[in-house]
Amino acid sequence: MNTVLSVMAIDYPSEKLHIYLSDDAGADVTLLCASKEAYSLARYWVPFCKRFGIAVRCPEVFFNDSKIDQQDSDKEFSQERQKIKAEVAMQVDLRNRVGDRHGSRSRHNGGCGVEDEEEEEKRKEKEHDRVSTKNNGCGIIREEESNSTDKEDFTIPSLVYVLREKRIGVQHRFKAGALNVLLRVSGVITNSPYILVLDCDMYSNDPSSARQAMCFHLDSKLSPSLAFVQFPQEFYNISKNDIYCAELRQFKTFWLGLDGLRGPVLSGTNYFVKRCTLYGARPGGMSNSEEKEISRLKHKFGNSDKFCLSLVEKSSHDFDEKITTYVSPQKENTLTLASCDYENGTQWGGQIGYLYGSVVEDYFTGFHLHCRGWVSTYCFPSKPAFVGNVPINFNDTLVQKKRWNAGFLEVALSSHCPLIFGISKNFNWALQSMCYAWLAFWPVFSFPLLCYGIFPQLCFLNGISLFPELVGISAVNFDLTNKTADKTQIKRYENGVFDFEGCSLMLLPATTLSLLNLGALIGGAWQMIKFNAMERLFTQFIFSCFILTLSLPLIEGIVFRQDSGRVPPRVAFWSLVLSG
Ligand SMILES: O=c1ccn([C@@H]2O[C@H](COP(=O)(O)OP(=O)(O)O[C@H]3O[C@H](CO)[C@@H](O)[C@H](O)[C@H]3O)[C@@H](O)[C@H]2O)c(=O)[nH]1
Ligand SMILES: [Mn+2]
Repeated sequence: MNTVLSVMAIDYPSEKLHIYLSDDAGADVTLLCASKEAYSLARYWVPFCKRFGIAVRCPEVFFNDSKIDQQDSDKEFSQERQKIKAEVAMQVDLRNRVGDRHGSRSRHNGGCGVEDEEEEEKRKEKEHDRVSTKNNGCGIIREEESNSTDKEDFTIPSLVYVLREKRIGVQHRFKAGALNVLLRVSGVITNSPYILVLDCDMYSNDPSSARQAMCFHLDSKLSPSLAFVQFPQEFYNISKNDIYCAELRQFKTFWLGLDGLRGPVLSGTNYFVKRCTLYGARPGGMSNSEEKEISRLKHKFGNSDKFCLSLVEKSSHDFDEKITTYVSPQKENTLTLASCDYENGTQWGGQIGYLYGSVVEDYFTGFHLHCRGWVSTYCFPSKPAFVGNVPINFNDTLVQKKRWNAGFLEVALSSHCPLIFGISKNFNWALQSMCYAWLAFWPVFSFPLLCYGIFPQLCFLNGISLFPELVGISAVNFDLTNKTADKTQIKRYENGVFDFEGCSLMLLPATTLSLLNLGALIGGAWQMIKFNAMERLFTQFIFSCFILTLSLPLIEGIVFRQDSGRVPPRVAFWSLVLSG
């Protein structure tokens, strides 16, 4: 809700702004109803923000800001504020009730026995394969008639709820699949030339972001070759100690460097992309497709007349005109466009739209855009344009990092490896390929790190002197990261206490290495004293102590803790066996 409301309230002409909300095989109760509720709230929220020039247009953030509470000077303002606050409270209450019903099954009740985990796995599988049989397609929620009772006439943008079909046994291609459905459905309804992609765990923090992005997109020099404007990912819930290293620091370093070459990597969310670039267009044009013949287009883009027409028609800004044209066939049409079978035999995911070759669809698709000659640009304003939340327990962190690494490897080991694909003689181009390759091969760094985590310890334990020494412990599906957190979880995170609840065997390498190090440290130190080998082994002793400090939270989680956030006993057992 916060995501939707915050973008509905951005500063952009509302007749040119259309919000599409994607729901993977969702349940009508949770999402269509929720979006209707969100829309009715937007009727108050959007005019309120615009009238009073509210700086942060995410309701939750606005109402939790205690500073605003104190400066209630304007009577009209505070009255309006109270009115909306009550509405929001009602919504939150509703959401919690729906959330409780869904969430109560998904939480562990303390211990993490094998049975619990199996159940959880089964539940996840089920959830993953949630089937939508009939209701795919979309629902458009918009102002029936512009009932402008307001003097200032703050119309609200339309909200389109898109439900894509999922069927057991049919590949749904995760986020890339969802985005492709959105591209098609929005293509036949509004067909706007620029698209902002925003994850459901992000919200718009600066209402001027669209205008900022459009400064680049409309720049006559840059525009013909510009595919997308990327904003960084910034987060509101990072704790002081950031124990899971969740702040994506590369947005402050690497991305800035890339901006000096041919632009940053497409980063999944917070970017404004030119629609035609995703349809396989090459730099220079603005039309959606150079091909004009519908039959040929159908071969590439699938069997929808309406959609293929949207490729040759000039992009329209006029929503109302479109909606009257498409109002009756639209339902049927979007139903096909959002169905599982639509992409069969087409080029979606291969040459067109978001590409399916990797679970880091953003990186992979962006790479292809750059290879096709497009550039991107980075926009890093001091006021964060979009803010989101990070995983706040160990398991979610591992799940996310595993997915990214698996996705990068998928690209590195494919024929699209950046070291061979799209290489050019242009110097900047070659440098950028190297950057893409650096990311693609990032997972490989874990091997030397594993060696550093094992061999010095074993040598120390056996009294073998080793030099030079270095330090380090490292820690394919699109497994979603958790979007809800319970109070204990939040408390642990804020206090800097690691939360291992729900961790699978994925934690084994880290726990095993910590135990190995601990064992080696005790054994090695005993030998050092016994054989008086202080001088020879002292550096290794220090090294081992250093590793112990790094792995203290893990050791604590295995040995000392009894709460539900400790390392699951099953993982602890196996790491003990393995390190032994
Ligand atoms: O089958 C799927 C899977 C994911 N999503 C959406 O994808 C987004 C990102 O998912 P999330 O669980 O939040 O994953 P993160 O690890 O936080 O995502 C990061 O990594 C992804 C690539 O792996 C990028 O696409 C994201 O933008 C980036 O924030 C969310 O809005 C999801 O609703 C779908 O719509 N359908
Ligand atoms: Mn996320």
